[in-house]
Amino acid sequence: MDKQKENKRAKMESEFDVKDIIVIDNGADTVKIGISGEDKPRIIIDSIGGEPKLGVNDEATNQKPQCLFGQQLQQAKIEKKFELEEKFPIQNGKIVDFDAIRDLYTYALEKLLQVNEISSCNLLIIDSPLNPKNYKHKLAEILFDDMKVNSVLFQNSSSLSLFSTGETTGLVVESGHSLTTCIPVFEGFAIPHAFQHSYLAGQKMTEILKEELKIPAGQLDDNVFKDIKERMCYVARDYYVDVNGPTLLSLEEKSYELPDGSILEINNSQRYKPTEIIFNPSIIGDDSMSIPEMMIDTLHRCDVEFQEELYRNIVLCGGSSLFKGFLPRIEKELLNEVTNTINRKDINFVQNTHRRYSAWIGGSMLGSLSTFQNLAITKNEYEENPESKMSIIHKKTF
Ligand SMILES: Nc1ncnc2c1ncn2[C@@H]1O[C@H](COP(=O)(O)OP(=O)(O)OP(=O)(O)O)[C@@H](O)[C@H]1O
Repeated sequence: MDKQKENKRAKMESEFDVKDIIVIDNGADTVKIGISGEDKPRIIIDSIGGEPKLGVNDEATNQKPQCLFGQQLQQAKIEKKFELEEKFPIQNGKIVDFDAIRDLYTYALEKLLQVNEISSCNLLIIDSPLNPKNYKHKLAEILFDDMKVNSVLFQNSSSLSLFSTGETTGLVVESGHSLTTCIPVFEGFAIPHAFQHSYLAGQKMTEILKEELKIPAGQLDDNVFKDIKERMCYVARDYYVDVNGPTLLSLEEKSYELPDGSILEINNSQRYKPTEIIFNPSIIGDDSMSIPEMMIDTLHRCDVEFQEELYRNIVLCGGSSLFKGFLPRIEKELLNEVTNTINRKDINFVQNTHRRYSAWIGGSMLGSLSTFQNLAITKNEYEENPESKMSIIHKKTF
């Protein structure tokens, strides 16, 4: 499948230069990894891992088994030598299992990127702007104390997604797998007091589609539901009209071929309800803000002068922004809400074709600038004074 192709490509292109910066974008669905200066990640690896369950003998030696990812995990599933426990090390924008992440990074760097020495690696780590600085301390321990990398720069995905468009000020609306965020960025810095977020995104949409399809549990792999969602679901322009009206799609457009060759015909509710949850969370009894509400709330928390600049550059990104109809719906709802002080002609949306990987691409651009050296925390700085490890992370994290 796609991932196998990516891994093959990574192997073919593995002339790795120690001066290169390795850009890693941590996501709940996939971790994207590649080399700065390149236009897309070389490796896109599922964030789901599998940890071999300990046998009695292993427990006696007290050795924690390595968590497997990517092809290693696929291979272990085929060989069935041991039972595997599924691991979800990244949830809601946060790493929740640092041991598993160390295993994922080590596997990706050594086996997929084929770096000679992890100790010579310079990393740019991208994560959610919602994560506090303290959280990075734990990640730094894994990177410097366990993996002994050479230098690390932490950056948030919103600033980098914006940077990927060539701008440094704008409103970044990012809808990925586990999180939808709305974050104003001013001259490269995310403005924390104005953030808004919800946990309604791609993962929840897949769950809703599953419920709507009413296919008996265990009959289809989760990846098939995800694929049906990505190909068949659209964002409605007007939910109740589109769900109740006649479908204008051809039979071919309504049909999805299941792995066993049978054809699934998608009805209007199955097509529009999963994505509707981010525009109207109350349809599933959720009291989160909708995307347009988050945008308005975020804008209102910013100074009026700054609001105008943000309206001029609204960047839509993340995997769940790829649904057909996403931009027209946001545009329609936002225009209904804006106050008279804002000239509608001054509202501008940016929706690049690369938007699934915008944060990684922004990281790739930043990593190829000479400023990386000044911004990154080096191993020496980190190790210089054990008491000041926390302060160097605070000083050099944005
Ligand atoms: N073409 C597509 N159409 C609609 N949804 C898509 C498409 N491609 C990917 N997705 C969905 O986007 C989500 C993954 O997006 P993304 O890679 O931005 O998330 P992530 O960074 O891994 O997770 P998070 O943002 O929660 O940290 C998944 O739910 C996936 O099903």
